[in-house]
Amino acid sequence: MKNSSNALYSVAAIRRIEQAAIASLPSGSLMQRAGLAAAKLALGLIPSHSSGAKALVLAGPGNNGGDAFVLASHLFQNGMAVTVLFDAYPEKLPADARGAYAQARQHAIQFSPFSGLPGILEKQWDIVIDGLFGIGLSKAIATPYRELIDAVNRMSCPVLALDVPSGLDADTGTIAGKDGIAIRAAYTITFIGDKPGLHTAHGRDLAGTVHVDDLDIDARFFDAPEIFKNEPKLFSHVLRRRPHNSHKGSYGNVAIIGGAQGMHGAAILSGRSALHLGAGRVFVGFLEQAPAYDSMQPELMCRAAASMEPDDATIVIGPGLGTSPQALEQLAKTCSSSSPLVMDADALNLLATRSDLQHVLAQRGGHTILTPHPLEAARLLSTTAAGIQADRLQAGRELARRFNAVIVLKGSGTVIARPDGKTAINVTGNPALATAGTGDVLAGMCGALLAQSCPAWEAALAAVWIHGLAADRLVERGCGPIGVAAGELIPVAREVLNGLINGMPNA
Ligand SMILES: NC(=O)C1=CN([C@@H]2O[C@H](COP(=O)(O)OP(=O)(O)OC[C@H]3O[C@@H](n4cnc5c(N)ncnc54)[C@H](OP(=O)(O)O)[C@@H]3O)[C@@H](O)[C@H]2O)[C@@H](O)CC1
Ligand SMILES: [K+]
Repeated sequence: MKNSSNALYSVAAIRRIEQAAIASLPSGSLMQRAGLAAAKLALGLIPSHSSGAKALVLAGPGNNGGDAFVLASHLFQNGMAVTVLFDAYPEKLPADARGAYAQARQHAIQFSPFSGLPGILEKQWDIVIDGLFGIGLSKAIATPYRELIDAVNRMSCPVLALDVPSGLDADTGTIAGKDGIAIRAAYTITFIGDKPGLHTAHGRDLAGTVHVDDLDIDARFFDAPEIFKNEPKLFSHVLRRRPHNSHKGSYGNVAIIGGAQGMHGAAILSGRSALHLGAGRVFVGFLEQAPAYDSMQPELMCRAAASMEPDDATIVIGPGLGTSPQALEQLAKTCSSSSPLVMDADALNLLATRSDLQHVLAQRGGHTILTPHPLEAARLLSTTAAGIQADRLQAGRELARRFNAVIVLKGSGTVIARPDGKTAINVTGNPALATAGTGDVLAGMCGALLAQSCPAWEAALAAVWIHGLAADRLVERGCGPIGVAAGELIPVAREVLNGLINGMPNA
């Protein structure tokens, strides 16, 4: 299973693989491999290493510290001046780490307790290696590690984290414990398999660029993964080149339902997004005072929501919907339709208040995608946004199971979950998306792909990935992350989708 390069493993799964592999290998082998792989990466990050570059290595009291000792020996043997900050009892180290410590002690590596930190901070370092805590982190980081991490996070040189940035929960991407702290790394080399917490919640900000080294563990020890990084290989099989002999009816109808007074823009954005992601026809249903047409996008057919027939189209309900009695009426009609459905924004807020509609939704046969942000998810699960963020994967899975739908839990490292527990974390996108309207654009994209016959899981994966990559392209072009308007994503998303399809081999 390790060939699934986009697989992500929970800490429990990594422990199972580690234990099985350790039993089949001479003692200390995995730690030696981890330390060597990390040293190679570190040496590559410092072009000047041959001329006496300086490395500061932080070593903790467990096997993460063991990796750090092995790495320290290799960096020293490659001509670097190495200082190890270590403030635990060597005799209390686990066996492999104790062996690695003894090995490092045989070299002219300087060892310092944490009391030496003030002098250390005065020096210039080419790289800092974080080997304090890995997947054995069990509580919030406190004194004296807290002060050390705080000081390291203020340093300007790059930090390479071993396995996980210390303080980060590898399963959830949260900072462990109340008032905890974590290393902010520029790079992380993670061992055995990639981990979800490096890619969601605080993970993307704290882990930096993630390198995965499987430590050459035999594939038979790897479980079948249930969590994946979202990549085109998860969804590209449902994207199709368009045959010449096709027409607008071949690509489906999308009906956006929203646009209460003062919020017409949200529905328009969703409609434009659905149009440019390839829906054959797009209707925009307004709760109040439907405009005659969208002068900037006259291809959209603007209607009164009450006059629309939900069974003729893929429905996107929620953008600018509000929570009025008319909005609720539309939601009820939609839940009992059999159309493919995307539910966003106020549709989710209303749904949270109506257990009868929740039941209907869970029973419906059509493809359903719900796209909550953390607060909407919290309302649906009767908790708080902080409660959702504490374990985004778990929250996504719980929603998927409860509503029998594909869930897109938005935020840094958007989680896409389906009722059988299969989960993906999106790795495209950036803070340019933290602006009003980007959710409306995403909902429209999901609708367009559903209308073009993509199943809900693949439609959600593709929409989220394309949406994020459009934001990344805007940043590459110098148009963001500050000040990107949601509507700017739409033409770039169209470019990304066409690029994906044009790049596919001919069938
Ligand atoms: N086994 C192997 O062969 C391989 C292991 N590998 C490496 O080992 C890492 C896992 O090692 P690990 O299990 O020893 O856990 P690790 O992350 O070092 O921390 C445990 C120590 O920290 C302590 N501690 C925890 N939290 C704390 C806190 N907040 N504040 C203070 N102390 C805290 C904890 O104390 P305790 O909770 O027991 O009281 C214990 O002493 C893994 O991430 C990878 O890098 C790779 O080399 C592959 C081969
Ligand atoms: K670490």
